[in-house]
Amino acid sequence: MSDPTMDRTFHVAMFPWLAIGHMTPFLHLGNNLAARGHRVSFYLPKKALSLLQDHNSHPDLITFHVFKVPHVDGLPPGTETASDIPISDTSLLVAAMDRTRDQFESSLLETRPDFVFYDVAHWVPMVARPLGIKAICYKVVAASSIAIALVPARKVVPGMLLTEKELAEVPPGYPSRTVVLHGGEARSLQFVSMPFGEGITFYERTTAAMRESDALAIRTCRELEGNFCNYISEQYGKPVFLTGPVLPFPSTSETSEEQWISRLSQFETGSVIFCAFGSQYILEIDQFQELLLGIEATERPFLVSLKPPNGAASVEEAFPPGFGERTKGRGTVTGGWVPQPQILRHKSVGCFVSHCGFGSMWESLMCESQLVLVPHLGDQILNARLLAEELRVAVEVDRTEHGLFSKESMRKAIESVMDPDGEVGKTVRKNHARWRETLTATNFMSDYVDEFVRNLRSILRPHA
Ligand SMILES: O=c1ccn([C@@H]2O[C@H](COP(=O)(O)OP(=O)(O)O[C@H]3OC[C@@H](O)[C@H](O)[C@H]3O)[C@@H](O)[C@H]2O)c(=O)[nH]1
Repeated sequence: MSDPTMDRTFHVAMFPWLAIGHMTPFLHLGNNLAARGHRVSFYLPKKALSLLQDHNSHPDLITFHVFKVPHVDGLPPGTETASDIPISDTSLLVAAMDRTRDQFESSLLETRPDFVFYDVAHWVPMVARPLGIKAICYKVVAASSIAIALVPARKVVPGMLLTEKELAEVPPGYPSRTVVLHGGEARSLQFVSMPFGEGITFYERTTAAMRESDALAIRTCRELEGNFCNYISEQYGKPVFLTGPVLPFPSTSETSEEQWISRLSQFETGSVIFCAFGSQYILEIDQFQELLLGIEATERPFLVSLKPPNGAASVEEAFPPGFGERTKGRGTVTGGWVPQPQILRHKSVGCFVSHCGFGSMWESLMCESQLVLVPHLGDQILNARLLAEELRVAVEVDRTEHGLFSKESMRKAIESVMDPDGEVGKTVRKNHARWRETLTATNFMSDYVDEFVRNLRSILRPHA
C-alpha cells in the first residue's frame, strides 16, 4: 500500500535569527519549498518585513507573521535586527529574541505547521514537541565551521574561556587536515565560549539547538562538504539533511545595475579585477591602502567595492597619495553596494578578490573569474582553505603571522592566478572549471531541494 504522507504537501514555520544574512537564505529555501506546493509561515520582525517581502516569490503560499521584539536594557529603543546594532551588542539582541517565545508559541498553536525551522532559538524544539511539530535546526553557514567549533567532541566548559591551546586543537575525529585554522587565526573561535543571550554561551546555545532537533539541515552540498556533514551527523547521532546552496535565481531587471554593467563593458574580456568583501568586513586604513596599491600594481582595470576603512568617512578620503589620479579611467573604488552576482557574470571580469564569506564562496565557485582570497573571520578562513587547499580552485593571499598582507603579496596572488600559462594559473583554471561544471549543472540545485523534501517527508511518516 502506498504511503499517503509521501506525496502530500506540508506546512513549514520558519523562525530564523534576526539578521538579514540568516532570514534571506531561509526565505530562499521557503521559495523553493513553495515552488513545490508547500506552505510556509515566516516569522520576522516588522523592519525585516519591508526588506524581505519583495523576495517572496509565492505570496499565495508564503505568509509573513510579524512579531514584536521586546526591549532589553542596553539596546537602542526600537532594535529589531542585527543591522540596528554594533556586533558587540548581539548577545542583548539574542536575549530579546528569547523573550518572543510566548508570542511564537501562541502563534504555533494557531498555525499548527508540520515542521518548524530555526537556528539560534534553541528553545524551539521544547515549544514544538508538545504540539507534535517536527523541529528542524537549519544552519546557513558552512558545515566546516560547525564541525570545527560546535560539536560535542569539542569540550567547552560553561563559564570558562577556551585557552590558546584548546582553540588551536581540532576536535577528535575532525575530518580534514587542510580546512583548519593556523596559529593566531584560532583565536577567532573564542566567541564560542562567550555569552550569547542571558546566562548561556554561544556553544551551549548552538549545541542545544542541534541536539534537541528532530533533524539537522545544512545549506551545503555533499560534493563540497560531505565529510564535514557526516562528522556532524555522527557527533549528534542525527540525520543531516542537505538543501544544497539554495541560491536565488539571477535577476536581470534592476536598473541600478546598468551603470556598473556599461562601465565594465568598456574593458577587454577577462581583464577586470573585481574586489568586494561582503557586508561586514571593515579594513584598517593601512590594509585598505596596501590592497589598492597591490591592485594598482597589476596595471589591470579594476572595480573595488569596500566599506570605508576604520576612521575614514569615505573611501576617497583613505586613498593612498596620488592613487585617484594615477588610476583615473582604469579603475573605480566605491564605498556603496554593487550588484555582485551580476558583476561576476560579466565577461570583462577576470579576477575576483573576495573575503570568502559563505554567499561569496558559492558565487565565486560558480563564476568564470580567477579567485584570490583574503578571509577575515573564522568561517571565512575555513571557506578559503577549502577553496585554496582542498579544491585548489583559488589562491589565498600570503600574510604575516599577525594576519597582515602587503601590496606585493596582493599583486603576486593576482598575477599568479591571472597568468594562464603559469603552474598556479593552469591548476586553478582546470579545477575551477570542473567544480563550476558540477555546481551549475542543470537540476543540480533543484535535485538537492527535491531530496530535501523527500527527507522531510520521511520523518513525517507515522511510526509503525
Ligand atoms: O557590494 C556588494 C557586496 C556583497 N554583495 C552580496 O552580498 C552577499 C555577501 O554575503 P557573504 O556571505 O559573502 O558575506 P558577508 O560578509 O556579508 O556575510 C556574513 O555572513 C556569512 C559569513 O560567511 C560571513 O563570514 C559573514 O561576514 C553576497 O551574496 C554578495 O553577492 C553584493 O551584492 N554587493
